[in-house]
Amino acid sequence: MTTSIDQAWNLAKARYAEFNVDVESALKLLDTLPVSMHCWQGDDVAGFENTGGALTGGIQATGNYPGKARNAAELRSDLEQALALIPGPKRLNLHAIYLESDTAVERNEIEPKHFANWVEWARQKGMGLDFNPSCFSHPLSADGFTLSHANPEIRKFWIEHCQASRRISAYFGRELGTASVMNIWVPDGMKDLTVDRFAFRERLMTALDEVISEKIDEKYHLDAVESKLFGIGAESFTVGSNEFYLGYATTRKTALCLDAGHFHPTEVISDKISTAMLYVQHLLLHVSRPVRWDSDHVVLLDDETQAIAHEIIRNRLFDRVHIGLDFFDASINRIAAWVIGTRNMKKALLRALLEPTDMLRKLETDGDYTARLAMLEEQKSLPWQAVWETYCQRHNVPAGSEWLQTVRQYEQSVLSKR
Ligand SMILES: C[C@H](O)[C@H](O)[C@@H](O)C(=O)CO
Ligand SMILES: [Mn+2]
Repeated sequence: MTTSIDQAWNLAKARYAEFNVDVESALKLLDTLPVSMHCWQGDDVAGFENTGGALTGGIQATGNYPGKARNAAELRSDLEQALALIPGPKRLNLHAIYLESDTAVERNEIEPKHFANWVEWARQKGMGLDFNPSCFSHPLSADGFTLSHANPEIRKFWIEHCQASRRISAYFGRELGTASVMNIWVPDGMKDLTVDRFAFRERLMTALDEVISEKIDEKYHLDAVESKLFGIGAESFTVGSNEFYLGYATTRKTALCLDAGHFHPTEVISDKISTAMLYVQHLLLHVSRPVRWDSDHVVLLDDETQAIAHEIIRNRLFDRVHIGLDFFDASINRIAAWVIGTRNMKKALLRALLEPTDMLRKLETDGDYTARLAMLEEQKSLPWQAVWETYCQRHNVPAGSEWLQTVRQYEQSVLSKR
């Protein structure tokens, strides 16, 4: 029986063919582009160290929607709900504070065994894992500094934490057969005027050099470094600024992480991709949505998400750009937040894959900027949604907003009882 989705698909296929766009090839490519979902949306970046400490480091999850995951088993169960509602390949991005252990483990003593359950779970799901040292929400980061701390003992603690994290990341890569991207973000910064900025940056550079001194095969592990403009309580000075890390990633040949919320309000990371790719081999994206500040709102299918996707697809950066998400909204159902944000990222990638880029590029080369603008706008209303629905159907996930029913049922039967 031909369904309305099939009918729409056939019409869409023909419509896109008029622009020389092959929808089957687009879907095939989409199936090679994983989006790394961040575990920390599931519990407001609390983690499972059970110290009862607050979230620090200048980041904040606002809201108190009921039902957040309280342990790894609950988080995995919630993730399974979300994963089942998102089509195509996914990865999971873990922070070090999501370890599992019966006894307290200091951050500089974390080991692969503390993440063995995550690895087994990911293996069953056929997913890769990514990783992050957690340099926040800890007594030794309470004064706002970690790898750039003036106290050598505290600096050493965080260096050891990052070194231990790299070994865990490499373990993920070896066990799961796909390199884990390990992102280093430190909150280090000052609330007010800072006199000796050079000293902090020099210490951060030297500490990072120590962190990455052990050679690890890129088959298993990639280092990434993430810059930031400011955080709460670190408004005036951030040690790891954009320039700091662009220089670091370029000279040390690490990946560079660009977070959509880490720049001035009118600055966009989509425009930074083509620059960064000239100087670094790998880029990690933290796709996010800043509302007035680095607020980490759920990703929308908005102009910037679309522009990010266009940059990846137009420039064929498939193996060099690693797409991660970074938002944490505690004011709505957390599983729905994952589903909305991740589906939007994938919709943006699909729309970019359906773009008649060759034709647009030719118009630009010919200097016909009128036609370029006209076509860019017209193609926005081509029937991409019909292609998306078929993609969802092929992956056995809900094509449209029906997914919300599944989330609601789970909320009623599981989340509301927590
Ligand atoms: C929890 C994340 O690692 C964190 O959000 C970091 O990536 C960041 O963006 C800090 O603002
Ligand atoms: Mn980030």
